[in-house]
Amino acid sequence: MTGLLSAEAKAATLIDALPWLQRFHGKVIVVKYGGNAMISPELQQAFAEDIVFLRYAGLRPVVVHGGGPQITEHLDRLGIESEFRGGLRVTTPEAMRVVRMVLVGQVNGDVVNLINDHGTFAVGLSGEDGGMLTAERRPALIDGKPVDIGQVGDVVDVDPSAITALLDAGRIPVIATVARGRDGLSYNVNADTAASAVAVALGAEKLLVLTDVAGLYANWPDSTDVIEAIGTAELARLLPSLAAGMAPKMEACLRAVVAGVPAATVIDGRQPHSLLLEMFTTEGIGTMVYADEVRA
Ligand SMILES: Nc1ncnc2c1ncn2[C@@H]1O[C@H](COP(=O)(O)OP(=O)(O)O)[C@@H](O)[C@H]1O
Ligand SMILES: CC(=O)N[C@@H](CCC(=O)OP(=O)(O)O)C(=O)O
Repeated sequence: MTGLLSAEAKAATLIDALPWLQRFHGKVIVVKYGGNAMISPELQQAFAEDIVFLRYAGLRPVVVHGGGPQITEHLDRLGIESEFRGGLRVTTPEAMRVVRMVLVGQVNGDVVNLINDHGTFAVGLSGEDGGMLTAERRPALIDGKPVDIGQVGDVVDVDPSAITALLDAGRIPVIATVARGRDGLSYNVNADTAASAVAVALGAEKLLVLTDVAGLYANWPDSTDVIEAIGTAELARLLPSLAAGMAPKMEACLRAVVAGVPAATVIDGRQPHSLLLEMFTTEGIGTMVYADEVRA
């Protein structure tokens, strides 16, 4: 379509980005790349282009990736059934080995290569590297009651020094969300939860969550009404009623904003270049979570 734009319209599109380029220059942007957003080679290319674009535009992008569908596919092949409770995978010690193999051994390398095809900035890390992510066993909340779901962790500490060293060296850190517990076990951390903790620890300017829906639907499963923006108080009220998938995602956005990240936005990874549109256009897309006092 760009080919159809006049020279004037092309210049206007570029110049519209100027205030955003000024505002975000040198700022850390944490991008959560969900397994469900990695759906086609074209979309994967567009994602990698956007990330490298951010880097060349003077921002400091950090990628935290998921890989839920890829883990499920691998477990299926091994004849291990996947069960989710409250949006979190029930993780036996056997499943944990597969989670680590797929997230660290497969998806992380794939995302690194994807980005490096456009500029060799990406360096892969696991949350276990350099003591980056420390986790504690996290039960799922089912009807308000805690239920043990195995080696699933919540992040209780982030040591961002490995990430900042890479950023200072001009690199793009790409993080797989396996964490280490103080009990010496490895933990499976939901990637939204991990991205949120990383964004807080880095003092990020924005948390962007790429998924496979247009944002938070007001009347799920009806998909006509996407909530454009929601304050922390309203989101906290809504959270217990949210369905699996969206529950950990919106909880992660809420936590990030409450802890001082100025905005967290869930965007549609099925739309090519949704990342650039969200970052550099006035309209924005998806669902943005903001701090009530900021909006006021
Ligand atoms: N209110 C809602 N609005 C949008 N999607 C919802 C909602 N409630 C549940 N969902 C589900 O959450 C899914 C996104 O979560 P998930 O599958 O974990 O994605 P990802 O792999 O990107 O983390 C959507 O595809 C949708 O099926
Ligand atoms: C505890 C838990 O559920 N962990 C997730 C980790 C991967 C993930 O979050 O991937 P997406 O972002 O693609 O959903 C899982 O095992 O599927």
